[in-house]
Amino acid sequence: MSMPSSYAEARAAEPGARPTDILVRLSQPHWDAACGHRFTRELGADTLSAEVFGRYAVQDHLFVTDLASVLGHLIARAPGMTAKHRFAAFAAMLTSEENDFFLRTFDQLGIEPQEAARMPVHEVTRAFAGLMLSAAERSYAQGLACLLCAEWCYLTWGVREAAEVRPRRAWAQEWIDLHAVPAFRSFVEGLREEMDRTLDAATPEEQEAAARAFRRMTELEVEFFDAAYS
Ligand SMILES: Cc1ncc(CO)c(N)n1
Repeated sequence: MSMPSSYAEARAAEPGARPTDILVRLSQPHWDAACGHRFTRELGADTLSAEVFGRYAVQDHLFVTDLASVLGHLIARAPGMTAKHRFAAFAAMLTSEENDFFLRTFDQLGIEPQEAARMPVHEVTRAFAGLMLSAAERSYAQGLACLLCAEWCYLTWGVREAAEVRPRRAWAQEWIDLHAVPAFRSFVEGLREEMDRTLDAATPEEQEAAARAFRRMTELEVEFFDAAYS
């Protein structure tokens, strides 16, 4: 079968698949390139350069700050309490536990917080913010597609690397664990169920727009990892 080019075409070719599986299908080969990026494998094998992780962490702290804003939009747009609570609980975790991880890691890597704050925002980080925030401003389905892509991708490599020998360096261990713990798995499964329902109820135009946002996110995930090496 040739690569389907639209959500409608891919859905018709595989009527039994979950709508969210269709989003992944339409995002290849970028999805596999993101989830299997050398950054994730080196992190798990404990061979990642601390310098690379430091550059990544400074930009990712900015990414996560923007992601917290995206969650604000999604909380406002979510149709009911179950979904609002899912986003609110995740936003609480990002702005506390996960934020503490970044501050601890900057300290371990000898990066001064003021130094991190002065680092220029990388163009990929800026592209992520532009995509996610404008998607969430346009519609619930498009904003949710961006969040799902980011979190599902990190869950995929996190679970894979967590099944291997634990790295010795604290930041490597903790960054994997954050993306493999049971609470994160059920969060992502909840997002998938919400996205499946949302896609099924959406207009064809909205389905295509959500699929494009998801695919663009996978490209940026690859570029974001790449950027840490240069
Ligand atoms: C770039 C990027 N994508 C996804 C996640 C998961 O939240 C992250 N921390 N950073």
